[in-house]
Amino acid sequence: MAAGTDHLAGLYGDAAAGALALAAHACRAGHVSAPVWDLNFVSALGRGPDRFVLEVCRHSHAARVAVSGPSGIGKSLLLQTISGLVRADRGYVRLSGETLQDTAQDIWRPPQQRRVGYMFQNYALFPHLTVAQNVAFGTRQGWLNPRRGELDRQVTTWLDRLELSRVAGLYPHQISGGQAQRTALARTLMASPRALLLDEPFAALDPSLRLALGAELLSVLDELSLPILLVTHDPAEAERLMDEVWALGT
Ligand SMILES: Nc1ncnc2c1ncn2[C@@H]1O[C@H](COP(=O)(O)OP(=O)(O)OP(=O)(O)O)[C@@H](O)[C@H]1O
Repeated sequence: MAAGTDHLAGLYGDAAAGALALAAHACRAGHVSAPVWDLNFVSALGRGPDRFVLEVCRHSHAARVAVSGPSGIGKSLLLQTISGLVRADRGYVRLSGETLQDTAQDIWRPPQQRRVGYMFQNYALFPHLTVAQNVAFGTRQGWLNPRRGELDRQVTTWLDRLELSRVAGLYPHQISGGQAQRTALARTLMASPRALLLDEPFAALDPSLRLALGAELLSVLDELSLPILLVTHDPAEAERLMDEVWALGT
C-alpha cells in the first residue's frame, strides 16, 4: 500500500503483518475546512496468522456515505473503530473536526463520550423489553433512572416521529421488521448522536420491503441532517441512498 494514497483495505495473514509495521503513514486531507470523515488508522482483530487488519486512509466532506464490499472485508470493523468499540492500533479518527482517537497524541475518547449512534445489523433489541422500554434504553441512564418525566417525554417524541406509538407496549417478537428497524433507530437517536453508523440496516428485511424502508429511513434522516455511514452489500442501494460510496477491497 503506497504511502499517502487514499484507500480502505482489509488484509489477512502476512499482508496484515506488513500493514501493521508500516502504518499509519502520511495521509492528508486536501481541503481547508475539516472533513466530515477524517480517517487514517489501522485496526486489527485476532492474533497470529489469523490476524485481520483493516487499513483506512480516507477524508470526505460527504455527509452520507455508503460502505460496500464483500463479506468479511472489515466493514463492521470500520464502524466499530469509529464508534470506539474497537481501538485502532495506530492512527486517528476525526469526525467533523473533532478528534475521537489519535495514537500519536495519546487521545482516546471512550464510546460513551463520542455521541456516535451505532445501529447494529440485527437491531439488537432487548426481547424482554417493550418497544418503548427499548427506546428509553438509548439514554445512558436507561429506563429506570430517577428523572423519569423528562425521559418519558423524549421517548414519546421519538415514538411519535417514527410512527411507533401504536406498538409502544408490544415486545420485539410482536412487531414487524420495519417497526423493529424504527425502534432500533429511535433508541439510537435518544442519545442525541452527532453522527449515525448504520450496519446493514435493511439486511433483516424482506427484499420487497427494502426499497420502501430505505426511502422511509432517509426521509427521517433528512430531517435530522446527521452525517451517516451506511454499510450495505447492495451497490444499487448504496448509489440510490447515499452521496458517496466507499468500496472496501483487498
Ligand atoms: N476475533 C477475531 N479474530 C480474527 N479475525 C476476526 C475476529 N473477529 C472477526 N474477524 C475477521 O475480521 C474480518 C472483518 O470482519 P467484519 O465483521 O468487519 O467484516 P464485514 O465486512 O462487516 O463482514 P459482513 O459483511 O459479513 O458483515 C472478517 O474476515 C472476520 O473473519
